[in-house]
Amino acid sequence: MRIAAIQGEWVTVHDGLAARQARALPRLLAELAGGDDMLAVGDWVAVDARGDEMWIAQRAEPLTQIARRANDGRRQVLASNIDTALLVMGLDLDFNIRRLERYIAVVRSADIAPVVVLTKADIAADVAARLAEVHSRLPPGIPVLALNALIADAAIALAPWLQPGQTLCLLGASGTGKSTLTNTLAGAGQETGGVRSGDGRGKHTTTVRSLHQCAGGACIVDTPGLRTWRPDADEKTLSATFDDIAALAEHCQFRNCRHELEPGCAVRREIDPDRLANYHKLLRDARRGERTPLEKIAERAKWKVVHRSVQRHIRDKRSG
Ligand SMILES: Nc1nc2c(ncn2[C@@H]2O[C@H](COP(=O)(O)OP(=O)(O)OP(=O)(O)O)[C@@H](O)[C@H]2O)c(=O)[nH]1
Ligand SMILES: [Zn+2]
Repeated sequence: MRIAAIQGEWVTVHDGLAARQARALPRLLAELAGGDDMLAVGDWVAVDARGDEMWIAQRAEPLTQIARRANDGRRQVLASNIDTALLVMGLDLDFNIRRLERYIAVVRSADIAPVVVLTKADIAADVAARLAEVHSRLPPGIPVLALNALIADAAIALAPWLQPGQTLCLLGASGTGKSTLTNTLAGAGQETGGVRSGDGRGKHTTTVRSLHQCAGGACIVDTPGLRTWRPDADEKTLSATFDDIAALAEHCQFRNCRHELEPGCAVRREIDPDRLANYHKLLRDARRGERTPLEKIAERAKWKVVHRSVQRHIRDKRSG
């Protein structure tokens, strides 16, 4: 079954025909937590029926995961098994190309294909100019579409990414049109009233669903609005997603050029300064997040030992 929603300990699992409420076996949860991992919407799981209770016993290793580092350093998985991320940005006040670049880097470092979707094309005055701006700033090869999320034509424009078996997620700031687009793509009728399902105690409950099925066989995952998003990727992976910068770096005078103040820097000469500043900011964020909770615990333990040995040393000195 596939995980369609998670609310506290209750997991909505779907077998393609119907949704059921299940819980995960504590053993599985502990095993995942031990690997800094967790269940997420989009995961494929094996579910055991025990009487009228459903228990998630196993999870198939996800092909991709969208994850972030929470402020306490914990890794938080937002969605699993995503093929394409639609990066949704409104052609109105929300238009922010730096945010778009950061989303692209994060998505690509998770091996997910980004597609830029500029909504509100019907009410924006300067669509062609905005498209040109995005194209000139981003490396070639990333699809960029401008559309009206309210009408069915949006599904036609996005058809190449909506093939059967494909899973998409929508990322973007609040108010950009993610829900509108989800409704247009997944069909409004389907979502009314939510999912009725047994919750294992004989009652019927209505649950919120995060995984939506499109008529053509694709699935769309709602991801919560992400304002601040510390990427869960190391510096090397992230910097590789700026492939235009990586290619130019070959021509820098110094092999280990950081493209900051070095003379003979090919990157500073060619790349939009704002794009370069954004690149540096992303790498700084990644560096900050690189220590895992286990490393932090190990570090604390190390300092405890150091502290004790210093105290012992002081004591020995005094008594000696
Ligand atoms: N004219 C026009 N309006 C749009 C378009 N896309 C979204 N809207 C409107 O913009 C508003 C915000 O859209 P939502 O779909 O709720 O935005 P969201 O990204 O889901 O926002 P959150 O749920 O807060 O994350 C709604 O009033 C939509 O009707 C579009 O392409 N054209
Ligand atoms: Zn350089």
